[in-house]
Amino acid sequence: RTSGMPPGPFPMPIIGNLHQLGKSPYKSLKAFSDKYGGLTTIFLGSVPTVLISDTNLLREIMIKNNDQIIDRYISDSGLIIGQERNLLFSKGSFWNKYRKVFSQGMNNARKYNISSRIDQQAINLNTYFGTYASSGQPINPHDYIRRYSLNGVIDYSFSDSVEYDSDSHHIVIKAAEIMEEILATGNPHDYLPFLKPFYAKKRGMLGYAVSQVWDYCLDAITVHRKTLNEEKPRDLLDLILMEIDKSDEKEFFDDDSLAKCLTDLIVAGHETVAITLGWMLLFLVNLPDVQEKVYQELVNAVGKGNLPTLAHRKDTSYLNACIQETMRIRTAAPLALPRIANTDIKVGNYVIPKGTQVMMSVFGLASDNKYWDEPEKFKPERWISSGAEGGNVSSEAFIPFGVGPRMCVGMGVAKDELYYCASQMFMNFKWTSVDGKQIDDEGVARIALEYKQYQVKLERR
Ligand code: HEM
Repeated sequence: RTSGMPPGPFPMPIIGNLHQLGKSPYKSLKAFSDKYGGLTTIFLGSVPTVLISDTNLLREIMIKNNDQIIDRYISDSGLIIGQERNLLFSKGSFWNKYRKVFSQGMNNARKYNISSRIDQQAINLNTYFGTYASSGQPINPHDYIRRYSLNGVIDYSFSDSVEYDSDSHHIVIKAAEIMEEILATGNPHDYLPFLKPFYAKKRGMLGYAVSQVWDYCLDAITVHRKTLNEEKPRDLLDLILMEIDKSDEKEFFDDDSLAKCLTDLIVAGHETVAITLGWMLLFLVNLPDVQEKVYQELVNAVGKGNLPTLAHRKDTSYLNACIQETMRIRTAAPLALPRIANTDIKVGNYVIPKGTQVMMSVFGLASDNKYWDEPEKFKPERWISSGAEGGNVSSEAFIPFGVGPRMCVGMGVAKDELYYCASQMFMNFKWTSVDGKQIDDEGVARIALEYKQYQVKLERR
């Protein structure tokens, strides 16, 4: 430990504190923060890591001085996924230039109403749920919700989608499953580099799966270039190609790197949205009164027989609150994505030395009773303003999408996907448990806290 670093548990040689993380790393990390404070040093193998779990420190380090901490810490798995030429795991001017065209593309997507593609995917999912409602059969919603979130991303980005009832082995589905499985089960070689040779097969599989998605994205780039009509952009890729085309630094961009950045949308946008929707359904089945209130609010705002749209969001503060509360209580990215200190960072009496991995304790902040009353309870009311307007409120301790200029670039897309899907699901159907009992809400710790798969019944409203 370099002198001046924040306090933390005593590390063992070689493994550091890895042995203390147990089955639920982010819960163990929260326990460390509870003991050592808002800045805690831990050693993940040989990697010194500082964990931030206090809102003031978060603001000071990640927002006020964000240029010191804007780069990603890139692990071995991160390197395999992006080869430092994607958005998720790149640094410096490469990241800056690609991030700009993606952000601009996503802003313009609003102007061209590209998110109507997501709306259509939510309609498709609900049509599919409708066949179950008519048959009276129970359903395990997991695969359908995942298909929706994949379709949401690939339709919005490339005008592509996969049928619900086809078992077509879309290359992206298989590759995304392999990537998510490998990333979710943890990779000790990320923190203990000498273990790499023992994980050669797993690393090879990850590399192969990612390269399949790169190829898929490269094909999409080729086809889009040939068919692009600037008057009528069809999707995000069209808008990104237009941004690159008008950039002063056009020569900087190449199709290979662009394909890697587009791959991120699938890697980062598929599982996160699906997990959030799966948890939300579970909590609302367990809390029928909350579900009923969501339904009544939707009927009042939208009118029975009409389709909810994003324009209704302002009139459905209780539904918005349920979405927020799901992201708080079962956050899809409990430690966000690690950053690296690119200079020595002084915070109070402590120093975070250059090269240190820095993590935001998204889960720790979201479950700290310093910030929340009964944090372990699902309480949508905490997100509703007590003022006459009754709109939604926010909290500095709620950072599911990270913070600062490096925060989730897909936040707007994710929020649209969640709203389209949740509003239709709860307006169209009443969801109940199969045996009248509560569904287990404990979850299984993987890269995020995932729900154990469950069955539900649904009837048409
Ligand atoms: C509930 C859904 C989601 C959650 C909770 C989530 C969370 C996050 C978090 C915590 C980060 C790291 C932010 C930071 O370092 O401050 C991130 C980065 C990122 N997310 Fe998301 N995300 C979600 C959905 C999506 C979607 C739908 C997309 C794509 C359409 C997406 C694309 C990305 C990308 C590309 C990055 C890397 C950004 C960069 O390094 O510049 N995410 N996300």
